[in-house]
Amino acid sequence: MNILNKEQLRATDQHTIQVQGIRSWDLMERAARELLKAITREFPHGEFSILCGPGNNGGDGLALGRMLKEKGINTQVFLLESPKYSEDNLENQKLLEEFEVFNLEKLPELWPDSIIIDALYGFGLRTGLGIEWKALFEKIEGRTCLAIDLPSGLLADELTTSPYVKADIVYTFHCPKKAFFAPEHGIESFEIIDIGLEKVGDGNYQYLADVHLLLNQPSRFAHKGTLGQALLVGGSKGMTGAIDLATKAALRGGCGIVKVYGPGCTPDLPSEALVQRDINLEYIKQTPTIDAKTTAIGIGMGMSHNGQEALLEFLSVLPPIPLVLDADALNILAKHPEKIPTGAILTPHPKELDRIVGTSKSSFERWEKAEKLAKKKGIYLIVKGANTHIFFPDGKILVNSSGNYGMAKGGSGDILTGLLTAILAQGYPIEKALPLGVYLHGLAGDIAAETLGHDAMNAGDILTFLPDAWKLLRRRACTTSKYPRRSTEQRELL
Ligand SMILES: NC(=O)C1=CN([C@@H]2O[C@H](COP(=O)(O)OP(=O)(O)OC[C@H]3O[C@@H](n4cnc5c(N)ncnc54)[C@H](OP(=O)(O)O)[C@@H]3O)[C@@H](O)[C@H]2O)[C@H](O)CC1
Ligand SMILES: [K+]
Repeated sequence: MNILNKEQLRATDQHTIQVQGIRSWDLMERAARELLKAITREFPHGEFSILCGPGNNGGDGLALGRMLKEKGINTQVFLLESPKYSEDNLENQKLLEEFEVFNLEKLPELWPDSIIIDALYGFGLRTGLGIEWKALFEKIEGRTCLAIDLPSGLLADELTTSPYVKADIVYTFHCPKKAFFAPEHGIESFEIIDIGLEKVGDGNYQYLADVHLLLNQPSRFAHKGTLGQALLVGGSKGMTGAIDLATKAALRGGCGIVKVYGPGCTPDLPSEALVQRDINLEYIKQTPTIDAKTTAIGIGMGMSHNGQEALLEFLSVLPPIPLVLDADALNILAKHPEKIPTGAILTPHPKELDRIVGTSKSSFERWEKAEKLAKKKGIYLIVKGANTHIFFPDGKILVNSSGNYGMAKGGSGDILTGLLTAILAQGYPIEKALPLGVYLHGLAGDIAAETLGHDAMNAGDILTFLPDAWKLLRRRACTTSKYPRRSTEQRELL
């Protein structure tokens, strides 16, 4: 799903109007109908106070107000006094029998228990709102508030430090807006409302959807030799848990063989993994041998800085196979950025990224720097967090749509590294392997949160639910495939 900026949204709007032979008013009507469905589904017993602005966002609010009233739902509608209203806004004013006009000196008299619907401004704001808006926004703060398209005052594509509405849910049209992914803005929940806009090509900036379409279907005749060999390198004295988690994740990642290279103190790992230990007890000192069958390598989980020389030596002799670099490998490379191999996949969290590119004042600045680094070095960057971002060397950016805050626990990242390495080892092209691995990891976390709760779940639970995540994705692929390849036995099990 393309993530569009406001200019692209306007263009999509116009294109849809032209191609579908409709008026912009029809689109607004469609938007309001879909909002009505979503809001009454979520709040079947609510009464509503709608605040409408002068543009089309306000027009959406007016149309929604009319539809709520037609359904017999208690609704009050307030319209901001303005010298200029948009055409569709005016048309909707005429269709609504009753509404009150307000201004920032004479604030609306809201019912005490109603749900606020914020339809003041959408993506049409030119600049942030002034402090004169604070009194109104404070008046609705603490009440249940639903924003239409964007919380009013929030700029769609940039950092907003001026006042904006704090909404509980944002019902956003067509696609999420860039501003929703910046932790600074605190957008806790958004729902995408499909209003049937026409797609205008594939953009460079996308929200992950339909990930099951990326799945390969291994042959019925596959064997461990054809499913790929992953090699994981990491661990040091006192930090052996990370390689353990990465190994277990790789073993649930679908590849034929998982090999591990660690220091002498590497603990016992699951017996399915082939473990090789360095002659040095505490950290990796030697360069692991890579046999020709190795198809992807993951490095860094729990490595200590003592392993610096071995890492740099290792990187200089690596064959051209997919390489995932995480954790300490990233910290070591932050001091030697010239040694970052072209084509490598780096999986930093924001702090690790900052060590490579310098600190940033905002998420927007950090995203820009990540984009530049990926292009300049010809590498792939997976910047972990809520809505993990994947930056490609050609400028493409993918934003993950799965995952939750329950996953924000130590060890989560090690699992991602193991999983990605295993997926890459199977021969998935990097362009598919990265979104697939990142999405599956988040999906397993979502199932863990659903089953165990966000608070109690830990990183190991992501592993526990990885099989369910794979099955869910395979099932989605089966239902969309014309000829699902399943035996009678498999079909019975589904
Ligand atoms: N394609 C879609 O997704 C659809 C979206 N719809 C809805 O339309 C809005 C966008 O509508 P638009 O009219 O373009 O913009 P807004 O309603 O957000 O705001 C426009 C008004 O705001 C005034 N404005 C601009 N900047 C400021 C400011 N800094 N302070 C105060 N007022 C400001 C602006 O005035 P101008 O002088 O610039 O004209 C307008 O009065 C979108 O978000 C959706 O909700 C459609 O309904 C369906 C299709
Ligand atoms: K709004």
